Amino acid sequence: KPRNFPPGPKWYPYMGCQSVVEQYSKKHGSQFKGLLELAKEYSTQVLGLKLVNELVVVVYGEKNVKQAFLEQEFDGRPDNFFVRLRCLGKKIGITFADGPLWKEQRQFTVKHLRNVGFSKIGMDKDIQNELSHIIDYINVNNDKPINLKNILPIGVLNVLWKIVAGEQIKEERLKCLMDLFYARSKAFSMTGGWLNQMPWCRFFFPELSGYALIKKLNEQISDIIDETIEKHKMCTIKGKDFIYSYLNEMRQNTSNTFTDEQLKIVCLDLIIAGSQTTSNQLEFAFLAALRNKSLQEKLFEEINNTLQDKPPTWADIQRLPYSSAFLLEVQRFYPIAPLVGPRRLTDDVVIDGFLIPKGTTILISIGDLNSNPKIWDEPHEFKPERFIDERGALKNSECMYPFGLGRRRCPGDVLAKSFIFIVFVGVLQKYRIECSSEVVPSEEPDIGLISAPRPYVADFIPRS
Ligand code: HEM
Repeated sequence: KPRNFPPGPKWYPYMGCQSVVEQYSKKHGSQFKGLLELAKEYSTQVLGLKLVNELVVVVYGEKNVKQAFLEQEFDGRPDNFFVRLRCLGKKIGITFADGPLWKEQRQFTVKHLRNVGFSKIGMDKDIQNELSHIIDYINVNNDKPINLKNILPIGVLNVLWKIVAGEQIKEERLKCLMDLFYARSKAFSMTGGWLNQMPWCRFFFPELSGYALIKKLNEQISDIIDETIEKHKMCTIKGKDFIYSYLNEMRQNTSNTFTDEQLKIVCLDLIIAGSQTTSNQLEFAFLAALRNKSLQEKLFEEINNTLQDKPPTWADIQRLPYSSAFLLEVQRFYPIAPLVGPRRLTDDVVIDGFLIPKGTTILISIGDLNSNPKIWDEPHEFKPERFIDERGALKNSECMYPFGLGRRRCPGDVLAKSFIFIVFVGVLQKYRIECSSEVVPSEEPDIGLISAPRPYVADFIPRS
C-alpha cells in the first residue's frame, strides 16, 4: 500500500480487495452499505481500497465530506472504462469532464438553462401540465392499484426535455428509455463493478457484465438526441431552448470546445442525471405519505386550507411549511445518492491525517450522515417536525447535502425540487393514498447507482 494510506481490507495480487468489497456489498444489500460496514470494521472515517488496479478512497463524517466537496483537488473525475462507456467513448460533457473543459461547459449550461426555463417562474407551467397528465392517468386507472413508476418518470423527462430540446419525446420511446435507466441503475454500483475493473469480461459475458445493457441504452439515447439536434439545425423546432442556445454558441465561439459531440454528451448528462433521481425522490415521498397515514392527513389539511382548489406553484413552498418540511424529511430519510462521486484527485491530499495519492478515485458518503444520531434526534424515525421551528416556520438543515456542495453541486436542484413539490402537493390535494393490501410497502431502498424504492402499488381515493 502507498505510505500512510487509509486503513481497509487486505490487498491480494492483481485483484486488490475487489472480491472483499463485492462480498460485503452482496451481504449487506448494496455497495453503499457494504462499504459502510467495512469502514466500521476498520474503525475509520477514511476507507482505503484497491479495486483491481484502481485506488479508491471512501470518505465519511461531516468534516471529511465537506473537505472533499470544497477543496479543488477533489474536482476531477476518473478516466476509466465505465466513464468512457457512459460518455460514448469520450471524456467530455459535464458530469465526467474535468479541468477547463468542464468549467467552460458547466458555466455555459447553467447560465443558459436558467435563461431558457430553469428559473422558478418558467417551469411552473410545464410542471403543472405534467401534473394534469398524472392526475388524468390516476383517474383513468383508478379501478385498480396504481404503480407510480408507470407515470412519474415520464413526467420528469417530459419537463426536462422540453427545456433542453423544446419538444417532447414520443411516449413509447420514453417508456423503453425509462426501463433501460432502471435496469442500468440496478445493474451497476458507483465504482462500475466488474465491467469497469476488468473490461475484457464484456467479450465473454456481454449480458452478465451489463455491457449489452449500456450499449443498448447508449444507442437509444443517441438516436433521440441526434434526431433532435438535426431538427434544430433544420429549424423545424421553434423557440429558444437549450440546444438552440448551444448551436448559436457553436457558431460564435472560437474556442473549439463547443462541438456537436460535446452538445450531445451535455444533453445525455442532463437526461441521465436528472430523470431517475427526481422521479425516485418523488416516489419515496408518496411512499412516506402512504406509510404514515396521520402525517398524510396533516399534509392534506395544510394544502386544503391554504390552496383550496388552486393548483400548486413553486412559490407556494413558503405558504406550506409542513409540506416543505415533509419533503425535506423525505430527502433525509431516503437519500437518492448516498454515495456521491466518483471524483478523482488532481493532486496528493491529506484527509484525516492519511495521505491520498494524486489520481485516486474518491467516493463521498453522504447517506450515513443523514442517520447519524450525533446530528439528528431519533434518526430512524420519520419526523417532518424536525424541520419546523418553534414559530411554525420552516427550518433548513446545514448537515444535509442531497444535491452535493461546492463547484460540482447539482445544477438541476431547482428543477428537481419544484417538480417534486408541485406534483406531490397537487396529487395529495386530490387523493388520499392508501395501501392496496394488508402488507405495507417496505421502506427499505433498493440501492444501485442511485437509490430507488422497491416497486409498490397504492389505491388513490378521490377527496370529495
Ligand atoms: C432529486 C433529484 C436530484 C438529486 C438528488 C441530485 C443529486 C446530485 C448530486 C449529489 C450531484 C453532485 C455530484 C458530485 O458532487 O460529484 C449532482 C450532480 C449533477 N446533477 Fe443532479 N440531482 C438531482 C436532479 C438533477 C436534475 C433534475 C438535473 C438536470 C438538470 C441534474 C443534473 C446534474 C448534473 C449535470 C450534475 C453534474 C455536475 C458536475 O459534475 O459539475 N440533477 N446531482
